[in-house]
Amino acid sequence: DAVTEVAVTDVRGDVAREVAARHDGEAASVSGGADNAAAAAGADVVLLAVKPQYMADALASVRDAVGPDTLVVSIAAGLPSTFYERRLPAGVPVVRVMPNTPATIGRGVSAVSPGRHASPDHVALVETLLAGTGLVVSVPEALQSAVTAISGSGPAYVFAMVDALAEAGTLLGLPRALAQQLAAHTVAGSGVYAAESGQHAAILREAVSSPGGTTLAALAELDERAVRAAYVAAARAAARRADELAREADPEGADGEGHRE
Ligand SMILES: NC(=O)C1=CN([C@@H]2O[C@H](COP(=O)(O)OP(=O)(O)OC[C@H]3O[C@@H](n4cnc5c(N)ncnc54)[C@H](O)[C@@H]3O)[C@@H](O)[C@H]2O)C=CC1
Ligand SMILES: O=C(O)[C@@H]1CCC=N1
Repeated sequence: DAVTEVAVTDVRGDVAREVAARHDGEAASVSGGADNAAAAAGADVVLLAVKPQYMADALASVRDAVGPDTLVVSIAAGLPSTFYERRLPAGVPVVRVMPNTPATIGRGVSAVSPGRHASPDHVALVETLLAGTGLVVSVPEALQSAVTAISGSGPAYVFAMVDALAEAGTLLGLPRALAQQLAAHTVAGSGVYAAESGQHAAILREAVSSPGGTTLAALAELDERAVRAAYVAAARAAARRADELAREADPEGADGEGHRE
């Protein structure tokens, strides 16, 4: 069934009203305000998008407005589905999602994991709701911290790369705007090529690398600076941080969900 009504809330009611005004009438009627309980009462789906540190407060505010017929979806990093299940009435289905910001232009990646009361139909409903945001994959919940480290936080690594390449181009004498355009479009085109060609990234890299040419000269510098190892370390740090967020939000919980090495 199509979504006909969306209620957006934020403790800063003006922020929610501004978001609602921007989207009202696009595909559904959208209202904004600060009253979480009023928005959740009677809703089929409650989507939680506050930081992990504030999730216990947000759950307390909707607890009396939801029941086993309400599907609760959260995009918070780190927090296991048991965190929600223990704070909501018995039997409330919970689905975790890790999206990323290219969803804004329909090119995101979202990974979906059901909690213990969520059925395949609940997962299918979430997949339908997310379909317009890009690729949607299903993963066991234990992989969510790893997913967060790659696709959740990943856009920031890529934006940092675009920024660095644009700065390098400017240093080499390109006009700044042209350097930014070349960097962003190179990353965008290469990303789509890697995603859609069906070829391993190592093969695509090799095809750019003429023997004795410019690319191998550049890649040797990246290897010299251990850039590949730095990406591995960065992803590990993000996954560890996701697990830490869960512990910080719930010091007594010790649910044992999430990433393991
Ligand atoms: N930013 C990103 O790329 C991604 C973020 N996430 C997750 O999304 C969540 C939000 O992240 P951001 O948008 O970066 O944070 P943010 O701080 O920009 O937005 C969170 C909003 O929640 C509001 N808020 C706080 N407590 C509230 C409450 N009790 N009731 C109603 N509203 C409340 C705040 O006023 C704020 O506007 C986090 O859990 C994060 O882990 C997940 C994937 C990607
Ligand atoms: O930085 C964060 O904690 C959130 C989760 C994934 C992307 N942003």
